[in-house]
Amino acid sequence: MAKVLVSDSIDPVGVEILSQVAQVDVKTGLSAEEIIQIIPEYDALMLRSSTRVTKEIVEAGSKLQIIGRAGVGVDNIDVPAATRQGIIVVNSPEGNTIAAAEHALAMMLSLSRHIPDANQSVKANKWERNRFIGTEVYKKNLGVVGLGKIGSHVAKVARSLGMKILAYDPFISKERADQLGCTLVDLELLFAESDFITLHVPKTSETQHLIGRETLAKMKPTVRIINCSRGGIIDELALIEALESGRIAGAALDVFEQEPLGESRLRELSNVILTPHLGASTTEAQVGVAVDVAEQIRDVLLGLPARSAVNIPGLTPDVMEKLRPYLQLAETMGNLVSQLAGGRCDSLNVRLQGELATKDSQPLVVAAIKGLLSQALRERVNYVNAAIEAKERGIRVIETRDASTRDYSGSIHLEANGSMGTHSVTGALLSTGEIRITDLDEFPINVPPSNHMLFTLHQDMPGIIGKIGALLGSFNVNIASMQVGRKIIRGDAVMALSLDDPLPEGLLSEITKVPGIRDAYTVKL
Ligand SMILES: NC(=O)C1=CN([C@@H]2O[C@H](COP(=O)(O)OP(=O)(O)OC[C@H]3O[C@@H](n4cnc5c(N)ncnc54)[C@H](O)[C@@H]3O)[C@@H](O)[C@H]2O)C=CC1
Ligand SMILES: O=C(O)C(=O)COP(=O)(O)O
Repeated sequence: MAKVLVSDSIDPVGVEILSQVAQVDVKTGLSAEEIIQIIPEYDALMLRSSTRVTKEIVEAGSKLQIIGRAGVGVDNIDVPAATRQGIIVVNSPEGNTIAAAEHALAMMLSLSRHIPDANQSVKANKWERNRFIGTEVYKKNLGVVGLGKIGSHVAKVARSLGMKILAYDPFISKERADQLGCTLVDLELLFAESDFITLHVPKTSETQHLIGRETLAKMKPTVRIINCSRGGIIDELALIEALESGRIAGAALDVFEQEPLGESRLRELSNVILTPHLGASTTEAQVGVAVDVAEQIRDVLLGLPARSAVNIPGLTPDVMEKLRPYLQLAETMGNLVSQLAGGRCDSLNVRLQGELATKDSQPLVVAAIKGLLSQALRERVNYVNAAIEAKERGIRVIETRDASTRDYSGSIHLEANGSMGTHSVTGALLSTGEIRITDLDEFPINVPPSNHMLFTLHQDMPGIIGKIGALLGSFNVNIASMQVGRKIIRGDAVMALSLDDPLPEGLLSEITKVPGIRDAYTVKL
């Protein structure tokens, strides 16, 4: 019989479901070393946010087929390590949406009316009516950072409280924001105009310390910040300084850079409310996430696909085998075109060409969407949810098939319209299976994708390539390969460079100042 380790406390209904197919051991509070010791016995691991699934744990889990996160954020799991080892990672994308949103709203109202302190005061036999004068949220600006599932619900409810919602989410279309009654703004404006700011973004390298010394300095002195997303999105030290100096008015925190919260000056501040990561802790949400994830673990142990796998495509093994190299091609092209189009895409045209112009190649469209959304959703987007996520974000996906294109055995052409305009790419596979970008904005090129790339649209004229090379050199950026594509001599042209190093901040704007350069884009693949 299969064995499942449940390493954080979950609702008993989850254990019941797992027990249908496996021996279930609930062992909470284990150290990493203790988990490493016992994990080789287990076929599945189910957890919440307290267990940190490190690379070492994943690698020790030689029998593990699936890791189930009874919640949303998988930032406590080394997902790349699990993927490399072929372990499916699943979560419950919607099970605790309402709970987390309601907690953020409760935190906002508690903060504005001093409820925790007033409660303590009455319980200490005091009656301090003048000490606890609050602020209304009615007609105030609420800045919502991250307009996904939780952020959207917060926005909806806050609107009914009479608040005006300013939202920042580079991956949400204006139409979707309009539907929710939110004004999409850039972060600068959100920070400058908000009376309350609530964070609902995943923890990624982009969101790490999104709120820090510099950003806090741009906010109103009366602003109150609520964080029910992840610790580390706020630089805690900078926040403490801003609260101590009165630079901002207050904060309500459910999540911390280190959990459980250790020694911290946060505990001493009167303008702060703290809860111990309770966003998902409602009876309803805990039943929801436990059922959602336990069912998926049960299914995978029975050899069935998982519905919310964050890392493994939910394709049948034979389709997967046939399309595997092209899935990677479509995903890479989707990722590339989303970065050229600048996020917030409202349309994606997918043209499957040559041999790929068949019905069976439908998963390639999904793979292209997955690539397109990967900047926004990281490992949360998968083959199962990519199309739904695109629809919810107001992205129109148009598929065409053109069997007559015969330049490679099969190629994929993508065109996306986003905040930086309309851009297109074509990609194909060489007979060796290597990926080639064969066309950029209708200019023919032939370059392999690489980690750091620079593309320019420029006028074909003598000296321009040298100038770009010299400029990159002066910033110590090494060029691995370079290619120019043009249609006519001295007309418009594109340049595609693979770089060994990321482009330093500020260099892109220097490149666009070079005479003859019309536009320049950096891409990370
Ligand atoms: N305190 C708690 O107990 C809970 C915390 N959470 C946290 O809340 C987060 C959000 O959850 P959901 O709304 O369900 O996820 P979601 O994926 O539906 O929404 C996240 C949104 O953030 C946006 N986003 C990504 N990068 C961004 C960036 N750099 N700037 C602005 N927006 C960006 C995405 O486009 C997306 O719309 C989770 O990742 C998790 O970490 C979730 C549940 C409970
Ligand atoms: O679902 C999430 O992302 C959460 O943060 C909830 O965490 P928890 O399962 O309550 O430890």
